[in-house]
Order: sequence, then C-alpha cells, then structure tokens
Amino acid sequence: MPVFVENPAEFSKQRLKSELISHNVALPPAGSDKHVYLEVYMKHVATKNSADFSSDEEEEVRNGNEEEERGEDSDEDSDMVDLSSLTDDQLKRKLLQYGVKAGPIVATTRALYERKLHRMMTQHSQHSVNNKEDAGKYSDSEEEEGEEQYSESEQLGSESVSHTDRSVTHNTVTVTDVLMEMFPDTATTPTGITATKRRSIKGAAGRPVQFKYPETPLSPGTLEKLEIQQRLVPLWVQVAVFLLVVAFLYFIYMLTEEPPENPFGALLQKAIRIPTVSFSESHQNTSALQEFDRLLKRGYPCNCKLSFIYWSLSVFPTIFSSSLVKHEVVENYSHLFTVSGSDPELVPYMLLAHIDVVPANETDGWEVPPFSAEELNGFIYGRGTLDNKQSVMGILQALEYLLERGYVPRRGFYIGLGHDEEINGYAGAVNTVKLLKNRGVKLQFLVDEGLAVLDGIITGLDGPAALIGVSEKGHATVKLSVSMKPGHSSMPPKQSSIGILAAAITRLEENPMPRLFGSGPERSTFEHLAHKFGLPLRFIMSNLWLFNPLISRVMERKPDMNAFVRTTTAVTMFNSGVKVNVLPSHAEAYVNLRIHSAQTLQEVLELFESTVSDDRVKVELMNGFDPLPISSYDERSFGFQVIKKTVLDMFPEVTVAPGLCVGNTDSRHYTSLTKDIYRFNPSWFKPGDPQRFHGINERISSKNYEEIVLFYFRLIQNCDIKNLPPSHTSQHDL
Ligand SMILES: CCCCCCCC/C=C\CCCCCCCC(=O)NCC(=O)O
Repeated sequence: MPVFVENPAEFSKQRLKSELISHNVALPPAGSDKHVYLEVYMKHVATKNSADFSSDEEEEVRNGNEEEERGEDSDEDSDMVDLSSLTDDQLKRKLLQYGVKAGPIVATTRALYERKLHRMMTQHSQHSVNNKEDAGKYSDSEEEEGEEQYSESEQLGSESVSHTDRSVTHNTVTVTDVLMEMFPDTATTPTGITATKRRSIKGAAGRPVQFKYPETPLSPGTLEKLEIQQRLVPLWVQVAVFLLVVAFLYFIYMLTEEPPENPFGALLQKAIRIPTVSFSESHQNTSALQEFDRLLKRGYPCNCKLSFIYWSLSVFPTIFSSSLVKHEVVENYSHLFTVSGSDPELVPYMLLAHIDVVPANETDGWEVPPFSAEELNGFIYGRGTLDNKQSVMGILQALEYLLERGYVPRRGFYIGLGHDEEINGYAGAVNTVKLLKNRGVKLQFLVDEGLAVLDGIITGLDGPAALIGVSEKGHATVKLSVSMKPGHSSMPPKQSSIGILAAAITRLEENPMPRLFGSGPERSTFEHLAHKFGLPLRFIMSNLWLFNPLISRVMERKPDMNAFVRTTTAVTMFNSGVKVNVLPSHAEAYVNLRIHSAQTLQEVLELFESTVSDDRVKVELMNGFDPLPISSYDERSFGFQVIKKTVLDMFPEVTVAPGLCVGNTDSRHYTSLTKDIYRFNPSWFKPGDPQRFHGINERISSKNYEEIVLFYFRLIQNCDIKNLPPSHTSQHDL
C-alpha cells in the first residue's frame, strides 16, 4: 500500500509539539521557534519512524526518509531519478504519488507515463519552491496569534485531497484550485479557508453603519442567491398584492348576482319593483319616477349584497349611446326618444307607453306583494305588468336589440313614455305633443296601449282574436255633491246629505245609459270575427242589424262585454261624515263615465242630469271628452296593416280585427299629429284577465313578455317599407 510521506518541515509548531509529546520526547524550552521544534522532531521522531516502516514499502520509505533528511531541495533531486530505470510497478506507484492513477504500463504506454511523471515532478519542484516562500510569509507571527491555519491540510491524506477543490501544494499531490481561478485576487491558504481582514464598523461620527464589504469577492453561490434575491419582489409588496387580490375577489363575490332565469323578464321585474304610482292629479310618487329615470339611464341597482350600487351602465346601453337616438326628458319624468331613419322621405311613426301605475294594496287580495314582481308558475305578478310597463320595457328592449345588431331604420320613429297617463297625461303626453308640434312633426301613425289578444274571452269565438283599438271611448268625470246644515245625530232630518246623494247614485245605477251596441266600431269587430263563430252565432254576428237587441242583452250581463254595449257609469268615490254623532254637512261622490262612440259628452251629461233629477244634488263635470275618432283600418291603412302583419307573423292562428278601446290612453292627446292611432299590444288575455286591469293580481306570463319584445322588434322592421304592396285579397302580405 502506498504510503503518503509527510514533510515535517510543513508541520505547524503545534503539530511538532504534539508529535514530540506523543513520542515521549522532551520538548524544547518554552518560547522556542518552530525550527527548534523541527530539529528535535527530526532527531528523535523522524529517525524512529523510518525504522518502523515495513519492508513492503521499503523503497518508498527509504526514498522518503532520505528526502526528509536532505530537506526539500535534495528531495526534488532524489525524485529526478532516471525514470527509465524504474520498474513498471515503481513507475506506477510514483505516478500515484503525484495523483495520477496510471493504467496498464506496457511497452507502448511506458514512454507516455515516463513523460507524464517527469512533467509532474518538474511542476512539483517548482511548487515546492513557491511553497517554501509562502511558508515564510505565514511563519511564526501567525502562530504567535494562535491561529492554526494549516492544521486541516496537514491531516489530509492523498485521497481526500484529490477530492477537494482547494488548492493544496503538497509534496505528493497537486490539485487545481477552482476558487483560485474564480478569485485570483484572493490570498490562498493551504486549507482553502480565506481569512478576511477585519474592518472598522463605523459610520459618520463613529456611528455603527450597516456592514458593507465592497471589496470582498462573493462566492458564485452567494452571487446567485443575491441575484435571485434582487429578482424577487420584496415581501411587503407580495403581501400587499395578496391582500389586494383577496379584496378584489371578495368584491366580485359581493357583486355576484344570481343569473336570472329569464333575462327578458328580469328587466321587466326591475321596472315593476319601482312603485311609480299616480295617486291623484296632485299626488304622484315622484321619487319612484326619478328612480325609474335612473333605471333607464344609469342601470339598475345591483341585485346582490351591495344593492346600494347602481350599475353605471344603462340597462339599455346601446340606446343611450347610439348616434341614431336622441333622448329627452319631458316635464321631469316623461321620456321622448327620437330615432333617426335613413330615408327622410318616409313619414315617421310613434310608439307610446306609460311608466305610471294605479295604486295597489296587498290587503285587497294580492297573492304576492304588488310591487314585488314575484314570479309564480311562469307569471310575473305586479302592478304594471299589464298596464303598462310591459310595453315600456318591451319597446326599449326591442330597440336595444336592433341597435346592438347594427340595425339602421329607414323610417324614423319616436318613442314616448308618459309619466302621468293614469291621471290624464296632462303633463307628460300633452307637453310631448307640444314639443313635437313645435318641431313640425307629423306622424304616419301611432301605436299605444289598449286592446290585446283575447283568448277565450269572446264567447263562441273559435280561436284567439287580436283586437286593434281603432278608437277609444269618451270620458266624463262628474262630481255629485249635497250640502246641508250640520247637527246633532240625536235629531236627524228625514233625509241626510248622504241619503240624498246615495239615492241619486242608485238612480244612476238602476238606469244605465242606452244600449248602443252595433253603432260604433264594435260593429266592425264582430263583422271581422263573424266567420270564426260556429252556427248559429255566425249567422247572428253576420246580421247585426237584425240581432243587435238580442246580442246587447246577452253581452251586457258581463261587465267587460257591457263596456262595448253602452256608455258605462261607475261610481268610484264617495266621501262624507266626520264623526259618528255629527250629522254630515257635506256628501260628495265621483262618477266615472266611459262614453260609447255613438254618443257625445254633451249628450251623456244631459242624460246624466235627467237621471239624477234632484235639485239638492249638485252635478259638476270635472273633466271629459268625446269618444275618439275612428282610425283607418282598411286595406290601404298603413299603420293598421303593418300592425296586423306583425301580429300574424308571430301568431298565425290569431284573427285580427279592429276594436274599441274601452279605457283611455295618452294617445288621445296626439290627434293633432296623426289621424291614425291604434291601441294594441300583444298581451294575451284569458278569461279573468281583463279584471286584473287596475284590479288585484295583475300579471303577465314570462313567455308573453318575450312575445311583446319580439312584437316591437318586428314591428319596427316592418315599418321600414315605403308603401303597402297592392292587395288582391282581404289579407295581404307586406
Ligand atoms: C268583444 C270585445 C271583447 C272585449 C274584451 C275586453 C278586454 C278589454 C281588456 C282590457 C281593458 C282595456 C284597457 C285599456 C287600457 C286602459 C289604460 C288605462 O287604464 N287608462 C286610464 C283610464 O282609462 O282611466
């Protein structure tokens, strides 16, 4: 086994001391220099060691001892033997001493190994010289400081050294120093441990400063770590970003709305939930009207946990941003939209609807709160679902969809949304008309609320009928009042003010206005529908001139049919009395009359007074107007035919007929702008539904609301034809 021969000259003073002690050799006097220790060691220990080597290693030992005895210079000389005289084994061992593990040494490789060994020995001798010089530099002065800088290298064997990356100059091993290559300016020590000079740690005025070692070279690992650290975002930034992300996600969660089951209906529901009630001509829920304004312009309140937030976007973003649409507010709460058409020669038309509703009390028997817009069994319930927010939202939603799809109408049109239709429209509709008149606007036709698709309402009719209101009844609101002296209830007169008034009202109810069925537009209704009745009704309806009295008597039994038979008389308000033991000084009642087309307001008032026929009862006309003119509904009637085609496009099974609108609408204020006013939207009425108007449980099916949107969507497009095509039959396609 090869023996690694150490050079005692390279031992530290401490090592030499230890060696002497372990060999029971008396130490030199304390404070002696290293060379004194070395001399003693060489004399007593080295000699002894050489004698202990086994014969197996005789040659190496002998060489080693000779080298040690002669010192380094002689050692180098002795190594520079004639390499050719060495046996193959000796050459191999010698190479191994220099850290070269030789392969098989044969005739062809021997010269190569000899050259290699020679080169190694030459390099070694040069290093040894340098090492001695270096050893001088580190000398006793360091030892005197007590730093054992070399102890580690002294204990290294050849194998362990060959695996280190430290640069160690040894008598037998030379290993390339990687650190030396990387940090050429760094002083090298035999251990590879670099001692750095201590610096004063002072800042200005002697204050401690943060450690900073600009000249200290850093290891590649440290540099890499530093580089990574520089690339890393500071911790506080990471924490801040994390918190921001969490806050943002929480905000999104709070804003998350339940996706509406029915996106069409969801918008109508939002409109229904705003109680835009007209209580009387002097009392409206104006804050609700303002809220409705916000719904249209700014969007709707977030239906989420942050309901105070309004979506900044309108529910109709395209309408409110389109260059084709001009939006104006009239009298604070009504809205006028002007939609430009690409063909200025086409006379514009107008779509009307109203935002306000009549009051509703849950206690009257509503299945759900009247402004909750709850959906039950496919129906959205709420005040305004039939009268008339379904048209308001339906028209706007249709226009929104058209504009979204890039549609540019050829025929311009207006959309008027009144805010006081339920109290006569004197602010909204009247002022909108003024505005348009001042602009010289003339309308081809106008479509407002009114009649509907009646399904099962008209007894005996086969299939549904869409009645387009070509007129509406006149109106009169009459106030009846009786005044008497007040007094003690214990001494009442024969008739109280309340009794006198009640008697007058009783006479009015017992003596309804005359039957006029067949002499107004309702006649046309039944003529159009006659072919859809089965026998014998078909025969009867086809000969109204003969069967009028009979039909009238049948129809008058039902309130909704009676409305077509005559001018109706409804006592709607009755006020009297202040205390239970005080005779009322005053009693008053309001009677609302809807005047049949075959009568005038004046005629009705005369009949009314003759029926009251009591001088103690004062009769005052509060407001009133004649029945509206009858709009055209023949084959050349553009408006009627366009509406009819649109209805048939959507509901081919429906029979379309002109009708009489028994209620009153804002459209009556528009007679100066057009002669053709139609009252219709495709709400489907089944038995019981007409009673929901101003009644309880007003509702519309979600499906029907979608149909209403689609109706306006198609109507707007159908209006773009210039003229009606020539017709050959009673029904033509546009
Ligand atoms: C053969 C004819 C069958 C007729 C069936 C009648 C169905 C009528 C359905 C609804 C009533 C129409 C109401 C019209 C809109 C009324 C708007 C309104 O309330 N205006 C205020 C007012 O009139 O006081």
